[in-house]
Amino acid sequence: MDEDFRKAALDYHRLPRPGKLAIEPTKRMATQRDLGLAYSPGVAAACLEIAADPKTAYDYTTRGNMVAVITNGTAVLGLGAIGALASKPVMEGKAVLFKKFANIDSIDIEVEERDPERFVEAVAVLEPSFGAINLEDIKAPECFEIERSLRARMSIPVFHDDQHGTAIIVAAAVRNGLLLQNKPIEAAKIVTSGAGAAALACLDLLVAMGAQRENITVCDIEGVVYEGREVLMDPYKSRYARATNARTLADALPDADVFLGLSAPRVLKAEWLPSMAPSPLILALANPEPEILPEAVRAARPDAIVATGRSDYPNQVNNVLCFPFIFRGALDAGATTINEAMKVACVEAIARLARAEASEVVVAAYGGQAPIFGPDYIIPKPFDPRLILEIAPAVARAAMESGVATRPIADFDAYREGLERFVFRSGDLMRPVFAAARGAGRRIVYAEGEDERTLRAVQTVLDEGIADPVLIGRREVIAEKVRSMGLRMDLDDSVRVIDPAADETLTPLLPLYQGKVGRRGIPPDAAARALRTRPTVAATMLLETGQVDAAIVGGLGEWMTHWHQAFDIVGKRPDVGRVYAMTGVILPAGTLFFVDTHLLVEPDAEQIAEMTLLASEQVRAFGVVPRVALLSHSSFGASDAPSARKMRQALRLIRERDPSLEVDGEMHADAALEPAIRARAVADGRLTDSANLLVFPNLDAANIAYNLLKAAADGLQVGPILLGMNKPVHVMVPSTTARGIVNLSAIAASQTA
Ligand SMILES: NC(=O)C1=CN([C@@H]2O[C@H](COP(=O)(O)OP(=O)(O)OC[C@H]3O[C@@H](n4cnc5c(N)ncnc54)[C@H](OP(=O)(O)O)[C@@H]3O)[C@@H](O)[C@H]2O)C=CC1
Ligand SMILES: CC(=O)C(=O)O
Ligand SMILES: [Mg+2]
Repeated sequence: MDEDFRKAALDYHRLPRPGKLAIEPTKRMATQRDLGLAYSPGVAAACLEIAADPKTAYDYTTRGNMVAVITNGTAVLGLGAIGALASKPVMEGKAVLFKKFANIDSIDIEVEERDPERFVEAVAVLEPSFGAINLEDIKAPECFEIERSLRARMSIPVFHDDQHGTAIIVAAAVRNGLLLQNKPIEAAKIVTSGAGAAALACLDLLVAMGAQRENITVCDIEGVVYEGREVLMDPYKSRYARATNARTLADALPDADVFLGLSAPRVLKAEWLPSMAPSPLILALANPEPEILPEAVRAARPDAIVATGRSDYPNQVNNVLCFPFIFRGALDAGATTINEAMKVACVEAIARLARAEASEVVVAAYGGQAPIFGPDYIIPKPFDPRLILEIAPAVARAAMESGVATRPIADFDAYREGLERFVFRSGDLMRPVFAAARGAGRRIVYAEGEDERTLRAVQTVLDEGIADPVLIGRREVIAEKVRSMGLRMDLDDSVRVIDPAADETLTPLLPLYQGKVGRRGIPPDAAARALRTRPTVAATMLLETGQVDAAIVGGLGEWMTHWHQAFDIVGKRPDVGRVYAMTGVILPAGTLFFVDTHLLVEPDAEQIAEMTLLASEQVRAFGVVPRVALLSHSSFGASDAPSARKMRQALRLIRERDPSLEVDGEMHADAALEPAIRARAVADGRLTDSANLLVFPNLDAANIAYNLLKAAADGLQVGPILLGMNKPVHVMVPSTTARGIVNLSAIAASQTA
């Protein structure tokens, strides 16, 4: 980990408030009556129901969706026994992953107790609070007995993630890796580094899949685990002790098809790799530093498939691909345990996903590039939206078929739809856009380079590799702010600064700019002044002349003024009639897009159709399937007012031009968002769910609606995103935050990709 990344990680954990988790109420608590319902006396009603029938705890409390992440801090990642307190960031992190990837509420519990029996006592008594227990980072061999005792005592799932989560994802990776290398698992020679919780559980599952014990050699800190060894042995390791003369990892590696590292950093040396079998599979999974780095493997063995546990290399084999989703399925089916059938279902689902053809939405989630099954893609990435959609139902079904489900799922189509709603509504809207922007090396100019929001955003843009930033502003002012704000950007290296008053880069741009605005009432001397004093003009001219790939302008002063300055320079796309603005609002229940929020006061039907098609294109770029509602005061032909007729005419045009687009109208806003209300208004509605792209009859309606919703419902604004500009330039509104600027940067960078 380099120093910059280490500092960024510490800031991430510390700011703006310490830690990564908070607890939020799910019920209103605004009035005296609410207080009475939630607390005394109302709460007693719920208590008495549960006392009479314990199963109703799933109806009246959070228990059914609540998982405890519990550790004693004895094997924290590959950092060793750093203790319960020091493990807390990892456990909070696991809880966040439960929430973000599977909408499971989770709390971390660090228990300062290394004695296995006392630890078991401490955990077992927590059963009433939780729907399931995720044991984490507890070292071998104690972890085996701890898990066994807890599973015997508790009637909710108890799952040691480092054993089974890891085993499941390793099994999927080995299955796909060997398939690519054309080797049957029965013949594969497997060598491990590590004989702990993760390694032994992986081997057990690989053996269940067909691997032969006589083909497996296990190594630990002492070297090969051989028959008769007495040092550092335990009954769990002994199961894999072999009659062999090999004593070190280097001795064990010749002719190995698979290296499975679940041990410690840098223990696999590149010079040993030539002895391995042709096309080896190298899983170097120690965290945070693997047993060997992929670049070293590639240099020594170009025919190898390599995976690590990290997110910064291809093939991240990490239990995050498993635990959120296997628990989702287990909780939803009310499973009393997570059994072998559920684990196998999980392996199959993960392995299948990497081999399946990617849909348009998945391609967007992978940054616009279809993931293709091959050496650099043997398993899906953690952000793949299909993980929850495939794994959770497969696990729930396996729980039902193996007889451990207490709340069987009656309608799997409805269940899947619910999961889809979670993925596509709460799934971080910007994720695919970031993926498309990342690493593409686009240059983005920021007109307001001295603005603190811009500087904060640019730091993130650099950290995330979204773009190479160019800042318009005075170098000494920017340098001082970078210093006083504690930012880490290097103005001599990673960021280019252009001082508009002095930088010679702008001089040759003047004649072109004068030519563009000379007949729009701006005389030559005013144009010369504007280029040097109006950062939006300077930034957009850099874009127009190809010195940067995108521009972010505005944010201070009138939005319209900045827009005009930018539009006068780059103009509109030749294939569109107008430029429009779409604004997204991220709300707790999902994201809504509004168009046209900023530009066209009274669009006609033709323009409504054009803005709808352009906006749908942009919504797809977010990895979201657009469902468009044309909004009106009129409901499906009820009014003959000109604005209602206009929306009906627009609907006809849109359907002619893109018959595949889900679009309907004209309709009321509540019908757009509520399928039940829509069903009462029209029998043959065409939208399959709530609309997510709302098209308004005029600017007032669109602008008022998005601002109102943003303010009243605490929405997070994305945009305005300009649609139809000839080059990627975006104009910030004054309320744009640093995060908003980062988002616009990713949108602009991905539009140039
Ligand atoms: N990518 C992923 O999803 C996951 C990765 N891991 C990683 O696997 C590693 C082990 O975790 P876990 O099994 O939970 O921990 P354990 O403490 O249970 O096991 C650690 C094992 O590694 C062995 N080991 C330690 N140092 C060395 C060394 N220098 N050379 C060879 N073997 C060594 C230990 O040997 P001994 O038995 O002699 O003490 C032990 O067998 C960690 O780095 C962890 O981050 C774990 C889970 C998931
Ligand atoms: C990923 C994980 O659980 C570990 O490294 O311990
Ligand atoms: Mg772990």
